[in-house]
Amino acid sequence: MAKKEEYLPLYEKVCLKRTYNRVLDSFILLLLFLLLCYRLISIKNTFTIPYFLAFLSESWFTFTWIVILNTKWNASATKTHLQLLLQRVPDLPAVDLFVTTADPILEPPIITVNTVLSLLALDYPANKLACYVSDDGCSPLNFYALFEASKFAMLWVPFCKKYNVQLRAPFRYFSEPANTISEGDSLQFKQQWLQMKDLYDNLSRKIEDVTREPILLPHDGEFTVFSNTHPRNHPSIIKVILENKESVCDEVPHLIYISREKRPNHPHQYKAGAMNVLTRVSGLMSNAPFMLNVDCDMIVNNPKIVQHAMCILMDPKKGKEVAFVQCFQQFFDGIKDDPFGNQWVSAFEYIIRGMAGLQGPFYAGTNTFHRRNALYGLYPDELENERKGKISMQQFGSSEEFFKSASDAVEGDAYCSKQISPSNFTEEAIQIADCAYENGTSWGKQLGWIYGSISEDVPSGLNMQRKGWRSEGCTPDPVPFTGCAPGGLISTMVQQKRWASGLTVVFFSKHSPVMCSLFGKVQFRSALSYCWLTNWGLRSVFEVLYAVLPVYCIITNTNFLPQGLGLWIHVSLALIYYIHTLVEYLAIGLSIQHWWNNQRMSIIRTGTASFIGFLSAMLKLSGLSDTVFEITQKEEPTSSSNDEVDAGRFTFDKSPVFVVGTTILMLQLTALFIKFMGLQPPPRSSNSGNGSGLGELICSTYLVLCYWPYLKGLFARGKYGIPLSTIFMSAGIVYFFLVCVNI
Ligand SMILES: O=c1ccn([C@@H]2O[C@H](COP(=O)(O)OP(=O)(O)O[C@H]3O[C@H](CO)[C@@H](O)[C@H](O)[C@H]3O)[C@@H](O)[C@H]2O)c(=O)[nH]1
Ligand SMILES: [Mn+2]
Repeated sequence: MAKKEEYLPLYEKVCLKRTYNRVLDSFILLLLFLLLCYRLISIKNTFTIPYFLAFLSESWFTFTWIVILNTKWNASATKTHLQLLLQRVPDLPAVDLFVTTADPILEPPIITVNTVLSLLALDYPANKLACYVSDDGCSPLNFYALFEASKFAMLWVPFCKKYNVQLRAPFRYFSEPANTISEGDSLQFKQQWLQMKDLYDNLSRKIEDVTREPILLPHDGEFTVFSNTHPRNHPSIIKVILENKESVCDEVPHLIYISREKRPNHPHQYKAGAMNVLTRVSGLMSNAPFMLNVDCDMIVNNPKIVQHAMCILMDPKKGKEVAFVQCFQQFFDGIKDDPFGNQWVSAFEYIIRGMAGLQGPFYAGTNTFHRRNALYGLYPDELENERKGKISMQQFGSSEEFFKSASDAVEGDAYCSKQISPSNFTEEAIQIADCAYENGTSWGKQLGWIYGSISEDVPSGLNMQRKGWRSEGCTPDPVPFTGCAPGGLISTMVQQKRWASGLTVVFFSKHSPVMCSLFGKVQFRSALSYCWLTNWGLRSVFEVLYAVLPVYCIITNTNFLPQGLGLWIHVSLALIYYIHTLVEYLAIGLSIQHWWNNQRMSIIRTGTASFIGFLSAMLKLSGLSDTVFEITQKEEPTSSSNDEVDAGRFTFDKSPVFVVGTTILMLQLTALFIKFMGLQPPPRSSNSGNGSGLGELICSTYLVLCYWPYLKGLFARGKYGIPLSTIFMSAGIVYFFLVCVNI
């Protein structure tokens, strides 16, 4: 009996069976094949360039559909057994917590502070946690905010634990009506609640004051190091703000502020660079075998999340193959019905859950628990044996102290919770946070976070899976983390452009899923599922092509869609696809409006942000220019953008992404105008049939429908209007197109 109990798993994976969807999925695939066959058969009689380009795009769409089916059909969920963890692992392992922030304007310090407070208050022994905040902005504002927050934490953490508070980020806790005091509460609770509220208001007021008037910041004591610093030119600054000296489990964890050295001529590798510094400094100071990494706006929503993740990572059997545990990105401030398509609810439900059923979800950059040894380049089978002598100083850099900690970690010694004092290592930590430290080492190449793409997360995850590691999704209830979704269209486009550009670079790099599958241990189906992600930019080329084809055909009175009976394949394909996706949305509780918004945004996003991202990736790959990590703006928690009537309305600026969208719209309008005014030339008496037909007309009209918010933007003024310069530029491109077509 006792023996049997030994093998009780700490977590299970449940397959989600969705038979109904599979039938429609396959039917769509069948129609796509039918379409391609039809094209192949009829291409002899009707070969034209548009026909061929359409065939090319449709082949791509078919491939994408195969990628999606391959992924979706393996949807799974993980179920963790918390009670078993506590029975089985009495001495829970230590976990280092990483937070990254980079710009105190785009990422208001009060948000970072709330994220940090929610981490410090995690339901986990405090002496096993150490929280490291990386500030790439080198901002005394952030340091001040954290310094003040640490005082508040001394009372907030015990309060949360005593009353078992679920939302441990104070701004979320105090803004929920359910968390106000009521008649039935004990006197003591009421008093403490009021005290906490008062202290938090005080804290946020202080932070607000210095944000408004930085001159109010102290300049002496701990703050002197910030004098004469520039965000892009300063030495390393490392400050231990809180230290749990006695290593008491109900106290508050260590809190350490890090701003790595930056020099103008030294590439700092954006977030990937920051993560590698965090890995080294934490290795030196606390050397936990696992680390949790969150963006500055991803607050903890489920205080037991570390325990849930440990169920997976500490599982005696399957856990040993898991390099990282990924929690989905969900948002606390999402606008109703997702007007900008940046909440990804359906993608998580179908695609990422599907990846979880294969070799595991991709590393999404935030809400992830990592195994330190996997980041240090170990293979899963080296975890148990043969790990001595696996690492060399040449790879890890010249710090002996750090190398010793890495050797300890690799040999599994980091597991014992030794009494640690981070402040003993500050001097050494400053050295290993210098920008020259990585010269000649393997950091960013084989070790840690991988450099070279502004979507550093995907190649870093693939670099581990390439060695045979798995990853797991973790989906407990309540949701583990919630963050800020980009507030409007402009920040969504910035984010999307970055992803498309970064992912395209990954696709063509040696960390592409194809390479990792051919030369590594990424399983074939898993590599195929990664294509959904890494082809994000490439996909836009075919979609833009498909958006321009109807215009070209209407203007020249030719066609790229079959006429007569052949068109029915396209029509039924479109109809069934839309009904099918609608049913999928309804099945997970989303509204029709949400579905339409996402369909529309997927057309707009791919045709604009992804396309520009793809172009910038091409420039980078050809060595003509480099790509820059543009940070997504995070809204202040106090601004209730969600309640605004116009929260979902499209706003525009002079960015090139809006030129592409406006051009696509104006092209459709021109085509429709030519069609309805009867300005088309007579159909050429070649083999291209009878000129443009119903198919082209439907396509153009549908695109105008998708770009409707842009159409409104053409006539609006201010932030809701498309800038005149953008309109002129688009008009110029349209004119150029017309001239070219008519030659
Ligand atoms: O030079 C930099 C640039 C960014 N960051 C941090 O990186 C995080 C992500 O930046 P954000 O602008 O919020 O990007 P998002 O598009 O919202 O983030 C997603 O996409 C990124 C990759 O493109 C991933 O790194 C993120 O984890 C993932 O949440 C933030 O905490 C930033 O502070 C740095 O630390 N240093
Ligand atoms: Mn973000």
